[in-house]
Amino acid sequence: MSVEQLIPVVITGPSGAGKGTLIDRLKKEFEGSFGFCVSHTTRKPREGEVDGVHYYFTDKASIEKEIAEDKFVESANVHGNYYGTSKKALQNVLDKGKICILDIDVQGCESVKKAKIPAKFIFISPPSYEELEKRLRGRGTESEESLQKRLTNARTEMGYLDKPGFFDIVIVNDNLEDSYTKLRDIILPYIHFQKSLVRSE
Ligand SMILES: Nc1ncnc2c1ncn2[C@@H]1O[C@H](COP(=O)(O)OP(=O)(O)OP(=O)(O)O)[C@@H](O)[C@H]1O
Repeated sequence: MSVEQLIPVVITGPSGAGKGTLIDRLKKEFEGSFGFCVSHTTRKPREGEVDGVHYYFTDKASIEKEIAEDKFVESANVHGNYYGTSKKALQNVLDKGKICILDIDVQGCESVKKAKIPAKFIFISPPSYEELEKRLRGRGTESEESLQKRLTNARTEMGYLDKPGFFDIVIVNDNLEDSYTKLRDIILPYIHFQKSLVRSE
């Protein structure tokens, strides 16, 4: 596969499917190639999360104003909280000659497609709903209410798998090592392209 421009790699899938886990591994292995596009959110920081690194933590009034001003590539109200990617955050990454990973939900994918931003769309699927629930419970980050919302939303998100051509690739995250190998193989051509940019500077 030949890659000719830096485009965002969009990673989506139900909450608890393992997106964050896989992205963290990519980030560790190819540290210099990625500029992580920092999303905005109105949810409260989890322990260890740093403002401006994991998310820009903001409030409802501020983000609603900026969305209305068309300053976001995508935004969605998920589980009662806003999440969004600002155009500035995306541009910051591209300006640095880095590959940008967008960890967003399926509605976010719709927005990126609507905005006609060229991107690679990767869906991370849990092997089953039972396993998804087990992972979410095992992570221990959600209240029972938030967990139930995530499981309900997972049904809608999995429904997008029926849309022909909506995603470029679907990875069923059963065995983590196998999933990581698949994801890595998909992303390697982008990494080679990114490295060639650095060499030609
Ligand atoms: N292949 C796997 N097998 C078993 N457990 C896994 C696997 N992948 C991820 N997990 C675990 O499942 C839980 C959910 O994973 P993770 O937090 O990466 O999901 P996520 O898709 O990023 O969720 P969110 O969208 O809520 O941030 C974590 O505790 C993680 O360690």
